[in-house]
Amino acid sequence: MDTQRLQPDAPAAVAGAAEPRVSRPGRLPPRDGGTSAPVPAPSDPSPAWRVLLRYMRPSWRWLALGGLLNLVSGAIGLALPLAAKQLVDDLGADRPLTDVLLLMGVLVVVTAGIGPLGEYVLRRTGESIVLTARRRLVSHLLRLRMSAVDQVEPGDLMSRVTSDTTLLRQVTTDSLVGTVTGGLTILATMTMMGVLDPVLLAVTLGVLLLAGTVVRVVMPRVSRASRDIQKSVGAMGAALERILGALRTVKASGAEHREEAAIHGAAEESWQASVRAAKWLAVAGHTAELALQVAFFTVLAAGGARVASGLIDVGTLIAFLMYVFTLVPSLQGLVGAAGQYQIGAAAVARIQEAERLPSEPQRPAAVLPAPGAAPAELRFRDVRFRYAPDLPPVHRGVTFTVPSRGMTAFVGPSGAGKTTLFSLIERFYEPTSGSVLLDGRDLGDWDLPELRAAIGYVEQDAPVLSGSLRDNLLLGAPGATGEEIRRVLRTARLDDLVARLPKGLDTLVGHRGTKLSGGERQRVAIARALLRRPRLLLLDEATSQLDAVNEAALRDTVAEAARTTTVLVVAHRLSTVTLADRIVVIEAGTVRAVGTHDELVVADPLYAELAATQFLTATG
Ligand SMILES: Nc1ncnc2c1ncn2[C@@H]1O[C@H](COP(=O)(O)OP(=O)(O)OP(=O)(O)O)[C@@H](O)[C@H]1O
Repeated sequence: MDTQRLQPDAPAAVAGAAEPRVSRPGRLPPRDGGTSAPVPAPSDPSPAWRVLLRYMRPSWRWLALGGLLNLVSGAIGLALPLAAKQLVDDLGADRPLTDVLLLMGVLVVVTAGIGPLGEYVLRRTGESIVLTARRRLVSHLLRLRMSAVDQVEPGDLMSRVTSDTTLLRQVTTDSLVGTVTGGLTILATMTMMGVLDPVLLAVTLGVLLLAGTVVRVVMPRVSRASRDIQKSVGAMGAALERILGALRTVKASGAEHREEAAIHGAAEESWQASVRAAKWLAVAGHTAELALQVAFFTVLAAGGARVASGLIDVGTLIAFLMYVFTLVPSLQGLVGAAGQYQIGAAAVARIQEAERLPSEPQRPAAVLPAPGAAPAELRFRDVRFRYAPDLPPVHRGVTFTVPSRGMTAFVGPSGAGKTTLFSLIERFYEPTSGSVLLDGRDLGDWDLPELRAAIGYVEQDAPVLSGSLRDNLLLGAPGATGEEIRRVLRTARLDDLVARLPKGLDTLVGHRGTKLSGGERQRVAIARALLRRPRLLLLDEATSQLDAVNEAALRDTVAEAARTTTVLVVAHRLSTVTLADRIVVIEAGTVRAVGTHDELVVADPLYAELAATQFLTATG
């Protein structure tokens, strides 16, 4: 599966440094492997350096300090050859050496102190930049609109938060700072070399230009290989996430071998690309080394000739050779920095892409309704909705009213749009037209946290998060008291389970609650929703996995809750809805009929048929 389709205008990434990991802009892959609409490419992405500067802003003092220390260390590096020249000159002239030796000693000691300090400061700053980027991205991802979540692979988003942000460290510290300080060092070194002997400078530059040509040919190949690595690593991550998320099904389907082959394939692609990158990186690294040696010997030969003919003295030649050893690594560093910048720019583009996914506004959390808050009243007015412009409509003009208090059940064939009604009430999606009103106020006019604080929602598959039972219960009501927790545990028939467990509420439930039974998961989800004291309680197939005893008990609980709050239930098992105050029959995105069970059994053939297949008859 190609999880990383490149945009046509994606910048070519150049990997120049030791770590050939290239991340690049690509459309966030659709979840279903290709049929969903791709996330629109950013129309006006900021240049990477501008985004990087934004990330750097909070740490600019540290960055400046690190850069300064680097510069000082570079300047000392430049002074050393001059001191060496002085030493040679003094030796020749039979002058005392104490001063120059002392100066050299001080310079060496200061460099030894400043070098590591500068590096530490820059690395620390780099880590702070990664932290800033991660915090921003995580805050954004947690608030993504569900329509955006539908379009992306969670594995891909995870790699943007973890691996792409990591690349920012190198790009800011090594690349941007390295370019500035390295550029200045090179300029100063060349100036000193030019001052010492312009002819030898010309010889050195001639050799380096030749080496530069080789590097220019090699770099794009490294870049291509690095892109392939990132792509295959991405594919591997997506495949792994797919399998680990449904390992029981994979095992039960006997699909381990097939799935294993897919991941092995991606791993092998990554290996092949890494080997290619290693080959070209080796060539590039050795070209630089060769350039240094050739430059050294050429300068030595040409310089020796110039010394012999009396054009320069030996001290100048030694100083010049020392500058050659400073210049070549600085140039190498600059090439590496350019490569790093390309890698980082691609990572920034991927991060920006994720940051541009539509999100809900960041608002402060709302307080939960006070005990005894009035139950909500709900109205759907000619609501039409489709998940995406290219998908068929789910709702084709849904109108109904739910008075405050009491239980309303939604029934209808699978796929009729019942769950989607709840998604609209939670404002996970916005209606395409028409309006949903809570307490007479359009949902769009509600403050989103306030709206959600008023609602308790038990999803269809009753998700339980890893962590403890207590974590799960307090997810929606962090301030709940011990007494409140005990009460909902009793109500949701969980008190026996908690009493049986050695660690009680602190028992860990495993990834997605796999250590609980399906029915227990549902009861945890119900308890969690009840703990919020909702003014509107949405239960989507919330009792489908319960045994008859627990179901009957929870039916009583729901009926009890309906006396003080507005309860909406979706259920296939009609036994859970026969007691509803009203039943809304949904078919193909429209309301077909509304009434009590007894009324509908007589008046609505579809309901009568549903009831008949569940062996239900009129209760009256
Ligand atoms: N996130 C989504 N993106 C695109 N289409 C979706 C999405 N969720 C649901 N659908 C489609 O919308 C339609 C209504 O789905 P919905 O889950 O609301 O039906 P339902 O009546 O609750 O069904 P069931 O009783 O089987 O749970 C279905 O055709 C479904 O395939």
